Amino acid sequence: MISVILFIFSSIRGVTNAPMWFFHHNPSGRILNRFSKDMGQVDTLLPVALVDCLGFFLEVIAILVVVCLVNWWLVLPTAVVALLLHFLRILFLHTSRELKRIEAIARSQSLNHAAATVTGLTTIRSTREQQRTLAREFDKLQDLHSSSWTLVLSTNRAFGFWMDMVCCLYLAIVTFSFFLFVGPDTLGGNVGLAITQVIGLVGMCQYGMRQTAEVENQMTSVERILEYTNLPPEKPVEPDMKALKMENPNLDFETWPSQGEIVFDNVSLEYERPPAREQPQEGVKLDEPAYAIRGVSFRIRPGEKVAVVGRTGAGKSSLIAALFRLSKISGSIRVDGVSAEAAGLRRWRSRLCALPQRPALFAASLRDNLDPQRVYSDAQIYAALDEVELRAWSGAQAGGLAARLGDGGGALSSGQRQLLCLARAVLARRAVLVLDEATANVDTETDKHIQATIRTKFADSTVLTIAHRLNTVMDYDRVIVMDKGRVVESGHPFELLTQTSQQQQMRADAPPRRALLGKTQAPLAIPENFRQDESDPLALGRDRVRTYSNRSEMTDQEGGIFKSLVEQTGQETAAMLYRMAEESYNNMLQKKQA
Ligand SMILES: Nc1ncnc2c1ncn2[C@@H]1O[C@H](COP(=O)(O)OP(=O)(O)OP(=O)(O)O)[C@@H](O)[C@H]1O
Repeated sequence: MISVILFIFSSIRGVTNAPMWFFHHNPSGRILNRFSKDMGQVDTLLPVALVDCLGFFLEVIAILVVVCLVNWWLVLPTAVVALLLHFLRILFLHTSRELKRIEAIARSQSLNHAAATVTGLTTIRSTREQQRTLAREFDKLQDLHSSSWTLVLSTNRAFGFWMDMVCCLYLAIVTFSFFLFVGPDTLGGNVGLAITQVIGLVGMCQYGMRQTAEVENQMTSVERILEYTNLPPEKPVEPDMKALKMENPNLDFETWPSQGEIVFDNVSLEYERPPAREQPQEGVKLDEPAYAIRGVSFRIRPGEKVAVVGRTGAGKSSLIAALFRLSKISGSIRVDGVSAEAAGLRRWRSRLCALPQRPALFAASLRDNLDPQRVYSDAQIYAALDEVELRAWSGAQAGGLAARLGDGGGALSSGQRQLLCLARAVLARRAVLVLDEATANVDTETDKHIQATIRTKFADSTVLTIAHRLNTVMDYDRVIVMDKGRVVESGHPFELLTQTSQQQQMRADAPPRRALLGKTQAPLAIPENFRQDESDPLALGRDRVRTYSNRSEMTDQEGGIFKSLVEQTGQETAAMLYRMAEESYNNMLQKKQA
């Protein structure tokens, strides 16, 4: 019992410490299957089958000894029958294993179909496809599963039938042997005993042999769980005090990171794949590692608000994955002078705060969702809810902080879920906040509210935002533009807005050290003949927007961000945002001069 508990415990630890590639390549259903079905079999069925097998073998040995004591000649047919049974068992095992595999595949296909149908029920009903395709498809999959299950049952029956036949043959041999080989001193009682024992053998042989096959089948469950206990863990989980002292001798690790300076130095990230089961043959060329980001270097100053923008697949999320060390990286990433290797992954990740695109909420109380480690008082939690304007909503919940949320947030709207996660971040108040398109699924009003909360509540924190709506980051301190895994532009939004794509390209080609050292950026390309009209603060923005809209041949020349801004927000808003970026830029220059 203790060894089973240890076995389960070590496989759970193996999964919780597994690197991210394991979760990318193993759907949750597969992992759950091992922890439910396989564990259940090892826990309940395997011990019973093992005890049955042991009992069966002991009884068979006892019966054979009795039979052979009565008539030694029976040793020969006994050996032949044992061999026959052994071959029958091997044949059955091969067939039943394959059939069970087919049955499991057919079962998961019909389960997947049912789950997908429930998920897309609204669309299915709206297109009236219930009967025509879905029901028919389900029937087909169900038929497939029923036929494979019937084959499993039939194979069991066939195995039982042939076992019985072989045992009956043995019974006949034993019975008739006494006509031929019985001496004058053989007792009738002994003959009767031998025959009744063999009759008993016929009854239990079928069950016993099936149990031995069952033990072998269930050993595959043991093997599957063992695989999880041997998963390579992420390293290093715990801090390395010696390395910490060397990296930053004056560091107070308890309050780290207090400033929030982030430095990427020549960082490349490769999404790992599961290790190949077989060694590659000699001469076979392995696939080149696919880098999602390559050679990225920049420095984010303490308290700086930085947005990362770029096309789909440009590597924005991978930048965050590199920061949180979710996959293998080369180069170095330091936060306040400390690397993840020295800080240990557990501490590293828990000290950086992230707000992902899909809010992570659990089927637990509101309090446990906001403060899973139970370190904050009710007053602090209410204050955080107040800051994200959810105080009134939480007050209306039955039970207040003890109110239970459904799985993934239950009946909450996307905006409310995101605000709850923001409240969690406000409570933790870390020096580094990372937002991975956190407001992608919320309406513009909630987006504005979240952005405003971030600006006020995280005014002193370093904020790294992956942005898809350019209007939300126009007053950020810096925008990093990514393309094909590289940083192609970096600068204040206003600088990027006022440059042509050629100028941006020139800057992108400049050595990355410039961005790393935070040196002054390239000069602005504000039209020379332009004179600011005091009565119309949006004039400069309007002028540029109008120029862009009237000249179709400009599309290749205009800066990427400027173009996207006009396309995303329309002329009037683009002009306003242009002006906002300009103001923020001037403020920044004034601050620098001061
Ligand atoms: N788990 C993964 N395994 C392997 N490759 C991945 C994985 N996640 C992303 N990639 C690849 O890395 C590259 C960059 O993806 P990434 O998600 O960082 O882009 P992105 O800029 O965030 O895109 P989006 O705006 O669509 O979210 C893509 O080519 C993608 O196919």
